[in-house]
This record gives sequence, C-alpha cells and structure tokens, in this order.
Amino acid sequence: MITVENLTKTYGTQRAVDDVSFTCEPGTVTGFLGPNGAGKSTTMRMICGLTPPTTGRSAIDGVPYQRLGNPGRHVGVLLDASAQHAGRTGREVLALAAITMGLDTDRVSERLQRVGLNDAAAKRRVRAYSLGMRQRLGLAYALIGDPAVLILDEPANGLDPEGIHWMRGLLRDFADRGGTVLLSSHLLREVEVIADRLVVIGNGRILTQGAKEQLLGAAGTSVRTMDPAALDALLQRMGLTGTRSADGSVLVPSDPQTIGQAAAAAGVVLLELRPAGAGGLEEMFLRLTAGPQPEEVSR
Ligand SMILES: Nc1ncnc2c1ncn2[C@@H]1O[C@H](COP(=O)(O)OP(=O)(O)OP(=O)(O)O)[C@@H](O)[C@H]1O
Repeated sequence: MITVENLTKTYGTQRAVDDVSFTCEPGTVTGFLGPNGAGKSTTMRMICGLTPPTTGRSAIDGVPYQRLGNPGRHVGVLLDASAQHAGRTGREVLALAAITMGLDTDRVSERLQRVGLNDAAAKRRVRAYSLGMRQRLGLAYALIGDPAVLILDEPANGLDPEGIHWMRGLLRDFADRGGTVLLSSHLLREVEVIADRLVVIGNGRILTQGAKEQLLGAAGTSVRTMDPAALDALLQRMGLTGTRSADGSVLVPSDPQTIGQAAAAAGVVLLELRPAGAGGLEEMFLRLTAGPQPEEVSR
C-alpha cells in the first residue's frame, strides 16, 4: 500500500507539487495522469525518497521509504529506464541488484525471460539496448526483489504495441496477486484499460481521483446549444448547474434523456447531447486539464 499525505514540493517560488494526497491499495493499479510538468515525477521521486518534500509525508505499507530496510524487497521502482550503468550487461545489472538485496543470483535468468529479454540480449551491454529493451530491463530490476509495491514512471515509454500489451498483462497479473501498482503514463488508452483507480494532477494539484468506472461513468452529460443563454435559463429552472468547458460545451450533472426532454419542451435547440463519459479517459483528461483548472473533485 502507498500512502501520500499532503505532499508539497517548492522550487523557489514554484509549487511543483501542491498538497497532494492519495492512497494506492493492494490488488489495484492506480494510473497517475497529468500534462507535462504537472508534478507526477516529482511526486513519485518524493515517495521513493529521491526528492525531499517541502512538507507532507508518504509511506510504503506504513513506513517512509527511507526507513524501509532493504527497500527493493518492498517496493520496485522504475523512474528512469536510462538510469542503468550503460557499460554493464543486462544480466550483470540484475545480478548486482540481486546481490545487493542479499538474494540468490539464480533468479536472474528467470526474471530476464519474464520481461522478454533472451540470452543474447542478456549478454549485451545496456548501451546497445533500445529504449524498449531498457524499459524491460528496468521492469526486471524493479521486480527482482519480489516487492509487493511497484512505482513506475512512464513504463510503456518506448515499448512497441506488443510490448505494451505484454506489460499490461504483467502489471494486471501483479495486481491480481495482491500487489499495489502506481504508474504514470501519457498513453491514456493504456491507462484506461489497465487502471482500477485514477489520480489526475495539474499544476501540482490533484484535479480528480477515484475509481475509474466511477470517474468515467459519473461524468454527466455534455450539451451544446446554439443559444447558451436559453440553456442557462433552462438549467436554472431545472435546479442544475452546468460547467462550461474550454471547447464551448456545457457539462450538466444529469442524464441525456432528462435534459433532452426538458430542452425539447422549452424549445431550446441542442446541437449535441451525449453522456460525457462516452469519450472515455481522453475526453475527461482534456476537459480537466484544459484552461483554468477547477478545484479537486474527490469520489
Ligand atoms: N530539480 C528541479 N528544480 C526545479 N524545478 C523542478 C525540478 N524538478 C522538477 N521541477 C519543476 O517541477 C514541475 C513538475 O515537474 P515534474 O517533472 O514532476 O512533472 P511531470 O508531471 O512528471 O512532467 P512530464 O509529464 O513532462 O514528465 C515542472 O515545472 C518542473 O520544471
């Protein structure tokens, strides 16, 4: 389990991470999303003890990362696939990791196979690896100590479609066996498929978080009209408050049938009427992160 409580990181006058709190439960994959510079990597680095927080705290199974004895046995971390020593072979990287954790190096071959690095690849120096191979090695490195928690920053970066499919299966299996996964990704389609929970961050602040189904399903109805004033008046009469999105549509917290019938009865011409969740994670992400960012909505 990962617990993040009121984490804040300031660089000069900039709040890179601003009062961020969330938890990642065993048996779940949490997708950590946000535009470039939103604060995802900084948050993950703070959880892994690589960046000291300005305020707030985080813990793995109740213990701050720095106080975990033999941390690789508790949490597997992949923050930068290029961080491995370029002059070592893949096999050497994993063997050293195993020795450092006090483990038998017998497991190295099995772990290399598990991430799809064959014998020839295992004998090559990391500097000759493609980005996808480095990601695979990074995952093997994260998994070598049989941790219960995985923290992965953009693990699908550089993987081909088959590789992404493979990684999805590996992480799903890890969570289904009771593991906890926190992963950041720009590949929204991938996150939508694999994540159970979502945490969306923008400008260092949490914009929304909760169960994926709930966040995507309870998105309300997206309405577009030729006459915004008439729609506003109608919504007011219905006791509803719409939120105008950056693209000019209005998000209404009600179902399409109720709004459509009321609009027809009032003679308000609608150009668009559809469940807001139908556009999936991408639409929710773009809506949340476009323009001025709203206050956090927690579910
Ligand atoms: N060491 C640092 N010194 C100063 N500013 C930093 C430092 N590290 C990060 N930042 C700033 O903090 C903000 C958040 O950066 P961070 O890398 O956490 O974002 P991110 O969400 O991971 O972005 P990306 O999706 O592009 O990887 C950015 O504005 C970045 O410039």
